[in-house]
Amino acid sequence: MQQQKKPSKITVLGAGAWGTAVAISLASRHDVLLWGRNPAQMAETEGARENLHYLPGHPLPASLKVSADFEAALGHVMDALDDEAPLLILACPVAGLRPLLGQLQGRKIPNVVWLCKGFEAGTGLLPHQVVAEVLGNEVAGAALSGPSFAQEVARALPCALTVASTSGALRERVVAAAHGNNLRVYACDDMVGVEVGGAVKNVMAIATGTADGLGLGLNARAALITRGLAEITRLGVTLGAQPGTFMGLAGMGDLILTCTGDLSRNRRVGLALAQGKQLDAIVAELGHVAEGVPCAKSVRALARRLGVDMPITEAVAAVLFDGVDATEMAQQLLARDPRDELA
Ligand SMILES: NC(=O)C1=CN([C@@H]2O[C@H](COP(=O)(O)OP(=O)(O)OC[C@H]3O[C@@H](n4cnc5c(N)ncnc54)[C@H](O)[C@@H]3O)[C@@H](O)[C@H]2O)C=CC1
Ligand SMILES: O=C(CO)COP(=O)(O)O
Repeated sequence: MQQQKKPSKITVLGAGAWGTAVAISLASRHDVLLWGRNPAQMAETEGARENLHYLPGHPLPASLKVSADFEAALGHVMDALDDEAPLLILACPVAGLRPLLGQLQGRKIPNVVWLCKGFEAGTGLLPHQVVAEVLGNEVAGAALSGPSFAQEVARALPCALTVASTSGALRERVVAAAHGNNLRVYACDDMVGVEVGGAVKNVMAIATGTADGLGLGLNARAALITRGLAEITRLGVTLGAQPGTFMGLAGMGDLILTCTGDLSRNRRVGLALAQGKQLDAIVAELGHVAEGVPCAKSVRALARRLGVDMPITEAVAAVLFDGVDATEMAQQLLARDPRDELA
């Protein structure tokens, strides 16, 4: 696979922390437009040349275009449809994916790449399944995932990601466009594995944050990460993923980052739960819902339906939604019957 020399037209739809960081990173080599749905916020971002609300402290490069005009954002890539290979990057949370895709429905659009991590609430679908439901199978799609805190990518610190798509041409295209300048992009065809890894690691980060907040120690943290990986793998393989994917960047890589890195919003939810705070208060304090919260509910429902044993997810969901005390839940996890490690 070749690193691309020629700049591409790229539109990033969604101007939160991650969309802004990805746009900043790609703007050093491409013609990038960052679109956000809130006109006042985008005007503020343009005025300050910084996303003060979602990614403060990271100036936008001069070449990065900013807009709240959806037609202009699509026009940016549509103009390049015939002679270049533009990219449309969807950078909203999972909850926003279907509504955002709805705005693209029935339109001629280029290849889409999504960045969200989770299962859709209610349907229990993975992002690629939501994309297929709304856009059909004619538009090639890819999931870009892996261990990547927005704040570090915006600073151009080294980072490795995985792009997953069933289209080999799109995989090559995303690698060619994004690989470079301290960003290493690996490719694989296991969309289910990459998306399950990215989704469920957020639940494990809540668990690890809770254990750390309760002062249960580094041994407990390592145990949770390792048994969390076993749990993620069991669910993923049941859903058709390749087991090896969970040893990669979108599996173990992102799990380690999010469970141990204090930049993680999901880990911070766990730390707050350990202080006995209720979910409503935590959401108000953090200013948003970390993806692991709705994901814990979706994964618990899915695991029960499929008969997959996911005790850590059950524990996180019980603390989040059933009012169970975090200390009591940790004791219940430890009191489980012994089992074979690889079962
Ligand atoms: N922040 C990070 O370091 C990383 C985040 N991610 C994932 O990327 C996704 C987005 O995360 P963040 O940008 O951090 O979230 P954020 O909370 O910082 O921003 C979310 C943005 O999406 C927009 N949005 C929501 N619904 C929308 C809709 N229907 N149409 C258009 N825009 C919509 C919001 O207005 C907001 O600008 C999540 O799934 C997250 O797990 C992945 C890797 C790193
Ligand atoms: O997905 C992420 C890093 O890869 C970001 O994690 P948080 O949403 O927990 O901050």
